[in-house]
Amino acid sequence: MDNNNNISCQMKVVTGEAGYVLEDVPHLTDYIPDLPTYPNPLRSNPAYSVVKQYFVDADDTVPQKVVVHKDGPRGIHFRRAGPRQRVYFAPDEVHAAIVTCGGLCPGLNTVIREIVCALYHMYGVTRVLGIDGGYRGFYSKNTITLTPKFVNDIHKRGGTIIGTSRGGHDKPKIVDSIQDRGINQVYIIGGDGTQKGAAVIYQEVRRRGLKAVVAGIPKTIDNDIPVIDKSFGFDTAVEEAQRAINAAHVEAESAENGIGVVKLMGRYSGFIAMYATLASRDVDLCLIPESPFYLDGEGGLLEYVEKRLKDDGHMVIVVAEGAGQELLAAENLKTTTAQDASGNKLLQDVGLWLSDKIKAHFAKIPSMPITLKYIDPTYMIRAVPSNASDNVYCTLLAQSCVHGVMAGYTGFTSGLVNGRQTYIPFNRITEKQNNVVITDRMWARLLSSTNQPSFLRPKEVREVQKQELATQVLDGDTTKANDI
Ligand SMILES: Nc1ncnc2c1ncn2[C@@H]1O[C@H](COP(=O)(O)OP(=O)(O)OP(=O)(O)O)[C@@H](O)[C@H]1O
Ligand SMILES: O=P(O)(O)OC[C@H]1O[C@](O)(CO)[C@@H](O)[C@@H]1O
Ligand SMILES: [Mg+2]
Repeated sequence: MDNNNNISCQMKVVTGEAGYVLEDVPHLTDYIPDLPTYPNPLRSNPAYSVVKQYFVDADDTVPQKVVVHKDGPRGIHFRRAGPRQRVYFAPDEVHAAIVTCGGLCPGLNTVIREIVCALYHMYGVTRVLGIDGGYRGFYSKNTITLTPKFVNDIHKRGGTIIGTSRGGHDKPKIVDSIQDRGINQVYIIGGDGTQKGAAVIYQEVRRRGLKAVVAGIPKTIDNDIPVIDKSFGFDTAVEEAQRAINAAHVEAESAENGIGVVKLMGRYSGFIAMYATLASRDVDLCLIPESPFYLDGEGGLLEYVEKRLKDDGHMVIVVAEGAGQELLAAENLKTTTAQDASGNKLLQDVGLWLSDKIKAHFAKIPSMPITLKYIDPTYMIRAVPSNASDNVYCTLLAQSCVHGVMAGYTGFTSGLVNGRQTYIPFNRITEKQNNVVITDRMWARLLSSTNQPSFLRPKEVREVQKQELATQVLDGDTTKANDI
């Protein structure tokens, strides 16, 4: 047994010919040798036994980048998810626990449902606990018994039936609880913060030498988790945002110089605002945290609004909640240091601020009276149940995660990479945040769809490109994830 935390933090990297790199995930046998294995019960499951090649080949891996150059290296790969021929848990030995942490996201209940059902119906497991109310629930609350009957209808509801919270990540207390209750499979559903917490739990479980697997499922409507194609619930949130944008458009179109302002979630990443704008086609201006803007003077936001009203008589603005925070801070002559229980910065209301600025500007132009409606649907886009495609996505994520756990893999997040389910080491998921890259084609598509200015001066463009290049060199990455 290795009780050395340093060893457990190291990445398992396998290299091959032509620059092939596998960033592998840990396995229980890395620190507990000679564990017994069992034939996968799916072999005799009538639904799966007829499927040819149902079991994943041990050597199957998925490339992180599918766009490659003729002479370029093969690059980074992740282990392909799916059921293995042999498993490391007998069904009656398993005591599983599921926890949801961080903000709500459409699809949480579907993931919970599908983990429970996969454990019961595919692997014959009958002991599954829900941890009540996020990480702190491990040590401060009662658990909830989860059975297929109990979770049968939950995918039709928004939220999470086992509750969630921010803060409360107390490593020793959480791992004591896992150990004392005899939990040997921990399924942790949450965003970037949650996955960092999961990595810490995995390291401690390993340090104590426990036969307990720790696996993550990435969740966040912000889509700010790196490596994966997108996070579940994101599509549903974008779809729900359309309702607010439509309302803003109707209001704006029906008034003289009507302006509809919609604020959408996205603390550090503007993906929801960007995709909601691209989907709608009614939006004339989209503001995101990654793209700085300014209000006054030539080429500024107010000049653009004036032009749009003169040309079209109305306009719709979508603003991500994290956009322009530096402008608000400069104006209030203070940077707010307020944080939520998890340490995330609390933001000032950019939607209200922007609306006030626009109103104040046009108050000085009597020939252009405006009607501005500010719509703030914040929690509405994440409190809804997941749509059909997110439901399928959640099912695949949950089942893939269960297969990996039963096969003895640990310290991993289950995620979709280039359309394939994979197991990604925690380090990869937690090392950075996924942001909209404003020098990529997706942002260019948005600019050409809204016809808005980029608000970047040539010097700033060069600066952004330089930063982007530095990140790519660090990543060893020559093609970019969101440059579709
Ligand atoms: N660096 C960290 N180490 C250990 N635990 C952490 C860390 N960061 C966050 N956590 C814990 O993870 C949980 C969720 O974190 P957070 O509130 O940041 O949400 P999240 O998982 O990022 O999801 P989202 O941002 O989508 O709401 C909290 O209980 C928090 O205490
Ligand atoms: O008010 P809460 O629940 O802390 O969450 C707000 C935040 O959670 C998210 O929905 C997900 O991180 C963000 O978009 C938003 O800033
Ligand atoms: Mg987060």
